Amino acid sequence: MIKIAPSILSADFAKLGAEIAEAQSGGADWIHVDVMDGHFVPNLTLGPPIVQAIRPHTTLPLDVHLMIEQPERYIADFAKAGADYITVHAETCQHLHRVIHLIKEHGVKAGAAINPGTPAHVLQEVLPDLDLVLVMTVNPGFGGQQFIGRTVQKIKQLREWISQGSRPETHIEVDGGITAETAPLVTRAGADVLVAGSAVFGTADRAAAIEEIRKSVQV
Ligand SMILES: O=C(CO)[C@@H](O)[C@H](O)COP(=O)(O)O
Ligand SMILES: [Fe+2]
Repeated sequence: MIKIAPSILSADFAKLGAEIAEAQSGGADWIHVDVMDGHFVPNLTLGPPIVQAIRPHTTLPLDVHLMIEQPERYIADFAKAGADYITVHAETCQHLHRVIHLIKEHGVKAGAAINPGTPAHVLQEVLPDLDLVLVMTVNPGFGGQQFIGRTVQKIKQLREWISQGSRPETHIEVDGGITAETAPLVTRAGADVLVAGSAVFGTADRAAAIEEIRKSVQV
């Protein structure tokens, strides 16, 4: 089952509750929350108080994507705010295994992300510990960028390792430039969670946008 996770980065921040409710009634499976610190990525977004504020507006899992340096400093706060998944970037963790287990100790599902320029093998040793692998299909920092096609090979490689390992249910999420055109490329390679920001919140009819992506990946 393919899951669609609209990214609120492209939503209207002045009415986030309503935007999220619309995504849920329009058929979204998860809500993706992009956290940026202005250091790891050249943009600033939001923190735990916003996650806490949006929590009552949806029953869907909140999928928190941390694009921040030293993410271990904020795991407890995001867990307390109501995150269901917390994903950290491998590039930001000196002790990736330790941070993954810190997330789990807080009762939250753990994800690890890699940038387009980071090879898949960086995650190989921690795959048995992960609930989710996030393959960035653009360089993190902004919505509305163009999908980088070379990432597809990396998704294939990770899906192969995951399906041969002890935890075949681990999700592969893709993030960046996902549309009805690019979605089939990544699902064929083994991705099962599709983040879509501008493709969903950049259109007036969110339900139609989600349906269009879902249809594009139906075999
Ligand atoms: O993490 C990020 C960007 O760094 C994303 O989650 C974006 O929000 C995706 O936006 P689109 O490429 O789908 O517009
Ligand atoms: Fe994201």
